[in-house]
Amino acid sequence: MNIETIAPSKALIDLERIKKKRVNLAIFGHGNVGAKLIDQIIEAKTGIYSRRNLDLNIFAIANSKTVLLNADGIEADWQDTKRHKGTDYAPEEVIGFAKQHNLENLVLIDNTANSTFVKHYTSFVENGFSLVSSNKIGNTLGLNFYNELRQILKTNNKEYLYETNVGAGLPLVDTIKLLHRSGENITRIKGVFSGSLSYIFNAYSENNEQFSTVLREAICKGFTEPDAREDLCGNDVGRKLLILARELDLYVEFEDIAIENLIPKSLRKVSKDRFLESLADFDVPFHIKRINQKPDHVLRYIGDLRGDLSKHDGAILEVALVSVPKNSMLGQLKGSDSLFEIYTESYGKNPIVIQGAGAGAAVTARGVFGDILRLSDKLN
Ligand SMILES: NC(=O)C1=CN([C@@H]2O[C@H](COP(=O)(O)OP(=O)(O)OC[C@H]3O[C@@H](n4cnc5c(N)ncnc54)[C@H](OP(=O)(O)O)[C@@H]3O)[C@@H](O)[C@H]2O)C=CC1
Ligand SMILES: N[C@@H](CC=O)C(=O)O
Repeated sequence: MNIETIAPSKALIDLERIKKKRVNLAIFGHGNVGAKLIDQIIEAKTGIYSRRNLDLNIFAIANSKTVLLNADGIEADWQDTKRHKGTDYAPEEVIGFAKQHNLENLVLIDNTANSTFVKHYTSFVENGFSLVSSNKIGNTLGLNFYNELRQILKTNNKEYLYETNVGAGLPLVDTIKLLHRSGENITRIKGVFSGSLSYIFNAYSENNEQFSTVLREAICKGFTEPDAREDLCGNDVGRKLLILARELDLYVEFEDIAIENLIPKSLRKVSKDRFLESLADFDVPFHIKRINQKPDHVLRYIGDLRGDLSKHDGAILEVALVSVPKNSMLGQLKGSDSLFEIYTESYGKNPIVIQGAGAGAAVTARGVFGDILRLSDKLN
């Protein structure tokens, strides 16, 4: 474009735009976290545009059924527009659309909990996308997939950020990465890794309610996984432990984790609907666990990564329900707070402690937003 040949005011506007960096975002999943993220980005967009010279352009929003595409940017009325103008969805179409419109600085944001979708990561990366995900599955499949994805990212000079995979909006992954990369010897990571199970056991210990009542509350508040059985069977905490272990270059697979499953045996193989209708089946077994504790003790569901963490195959990963004194650090947790104790050689017996909301759509979306901004800083 020859700026001298167009009217001065238009030239000024175009020069303004040229100075900005446009980052094109494709958001997959608009449930609790995804919808909140889209709204947060749209709300903050104008401020970020003027303060940071950054133009965050959402060009695709998809759920499992339809996708809304607009190269010039999707706006605040996205829910209605998608309902009316959304088209049938397949991940390849988003890649094709980005190519057709010559979109650069592409970022895929995965706010699904889907295991099939993560298999598309590699083709997105090969087609110019960097990755941000709240979905943990991409980091917890087999080590082959984990290593292959990292190799493809490296070859294509792309990044993958996933701070919200552990501790939602809390700065866990980054802290562990930095400590490890700087040569600090991490010797143990222990704590309450699950925001939903923290909420459940905090409420269950404080109030004289049925287990099924607090479980239902945790589901309604959006603290659990889309399928709450993933939290209750321990898989979600297991995944978080695995993600941190792999950050420490430990060669561990999901099957290496010893997990205490909290779901009564009779409900482990039933359908999701049947499960949700039968939450009262948790009440008696958990009542027995609650009354069988020592005085002034409370239940907590913890993750523990320990062993000889200096050896690639030296780690022990464990997820278990424990009873702890009410006045201990774990015993004093409130709400949906997670708590992570990071033991290292330099910090000795006094661990680094990171504590705060470990689940919830707003804090998680804010964490994903942080990853998008961090990634945007690295793009041209
Ligand atoms: N809730 C929390 O506190 C935290 C959540 N996370 C992670 O965030 C992710 C999202 O959680 P949440 O928002 O609660 O889940 P929801 O169930 O509310 O939303 C999931 C979204 O993903 C969509 N989806 C499913 N499969 C696909 C697919 N193949 N392609 C595109 N979209 C798809 C769903 O669409 P449809 O409706 O059509 O099925 C839905 O829009 C999870 O991976 C979770 O582990 C991480 C940290 C904290
Ligand atoms: N279901 C998870 C949500 C965050 O990862 C939890 O309860 O912690």
